[in-house]
Amino acid sequence: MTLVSEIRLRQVLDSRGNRTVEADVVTESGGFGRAAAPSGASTGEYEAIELDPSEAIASAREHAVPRLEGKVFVGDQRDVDRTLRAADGTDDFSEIGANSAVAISMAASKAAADVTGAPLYQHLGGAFRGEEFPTPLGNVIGGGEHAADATAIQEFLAVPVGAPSVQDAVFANAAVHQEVHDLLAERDIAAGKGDEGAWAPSIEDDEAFELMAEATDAVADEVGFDIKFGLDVAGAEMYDEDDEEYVYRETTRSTDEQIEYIADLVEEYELAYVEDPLDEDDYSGFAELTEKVGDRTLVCGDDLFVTNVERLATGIEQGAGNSILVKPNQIGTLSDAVDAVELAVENGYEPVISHRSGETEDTTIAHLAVATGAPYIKTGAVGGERTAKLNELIRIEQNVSRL
Ligand SMILES: C=C(OP(=O)(O)O)C(=O)O
Ligand SMILES: [Mg+2]
Repeated sequence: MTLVSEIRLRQVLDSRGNRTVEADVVTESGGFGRAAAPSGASTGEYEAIELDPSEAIASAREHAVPRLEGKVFVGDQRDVDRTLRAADGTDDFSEIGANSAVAISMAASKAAADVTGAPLYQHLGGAFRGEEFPTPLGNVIGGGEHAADATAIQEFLAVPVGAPSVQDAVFANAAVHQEVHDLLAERDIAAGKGDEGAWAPSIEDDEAFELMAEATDAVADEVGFDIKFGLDVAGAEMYDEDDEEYVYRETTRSTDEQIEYIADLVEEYELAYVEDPLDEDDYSGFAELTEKVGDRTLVCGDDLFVTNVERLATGIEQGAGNSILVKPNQIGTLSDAVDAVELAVENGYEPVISHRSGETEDTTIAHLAVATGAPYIKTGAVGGERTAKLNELIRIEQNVSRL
């Protein structure tokens, strides 16, 4: 057992060019781990609190670092994370910031893996982990809060359900991204990229559905396995609470109409995945939609559950959704994120480990997905901060399979 000997915190840049918190954890035996906090744009109302990075660092230095250095064993992740919570003293990390907390939590896990010489997924998941790999959900067209004047639905995601390996799946998603580019060019539609590297054309969602269907079919024919697609509607971002309606580019929908609309889309396009189809407070709307289409598709709660076991427990009770998005920075520590995965799995909910729209080159979530045996990971399709995770998954797969 080796103690945390030093924690260094600094500000670095994320993929949007915003400052974020990076942590180095050093151990008495010379182990080293480094991790950086990601950051959301379409953040849920019930997420743990991200502070301005300089405030988060100052507060963590004052409250958390003295409780960890020389006092906590780095390999005891639960104790590291409990200590972060105790140092913070609030329910939502509003004292030291979820950005400081998650950076330290993840960096400690890497330092512990370094000490043992085990890969991070094995340190987190146990010696017998590493047999199962997640299917990557690849964001190829998007808008919402991630790009101005693009689709109303935030993300159109390729889902390579038939891929024989992670590597094939990652390459397939990149090929769908490229195919969408070619289809847009054929139609003379200009498109820049959104925050996660997805194409962000100024088109109606209807057209994006057509493009996704065509692109996934074309690439599926090429690669010889099934590729479906799915959505992150980010319903909370389009819900107008005063008028109680969902606001699209050209139209609005009541909650009943929204449920009907999404259910019809699941039928028409055989969607494999629908995230946040409804507002973050609408457990009953989620339950109604899950009742309708939950046997055919994943109905995933992101802003609804915010990686929080209490909110997930409420959802389980009501039959809201059948899947949960797991973002460590939404809740603040790796222990909390793993608790959410475990509660989900015990209750038949499929966990999807996820990046944020603001990311760094950190690869912790790739290891977390393998460590927990999560069936899915959402971490983009292209772009350096996205491929950092995707390429890490390919490396893990190669290591494990001795390819
Ligand atoms: C990754 C997402 O975006 P953000 O990080 O902006 O919340 C999401 O909504 O699932
Ligand atoms: Mg989401």
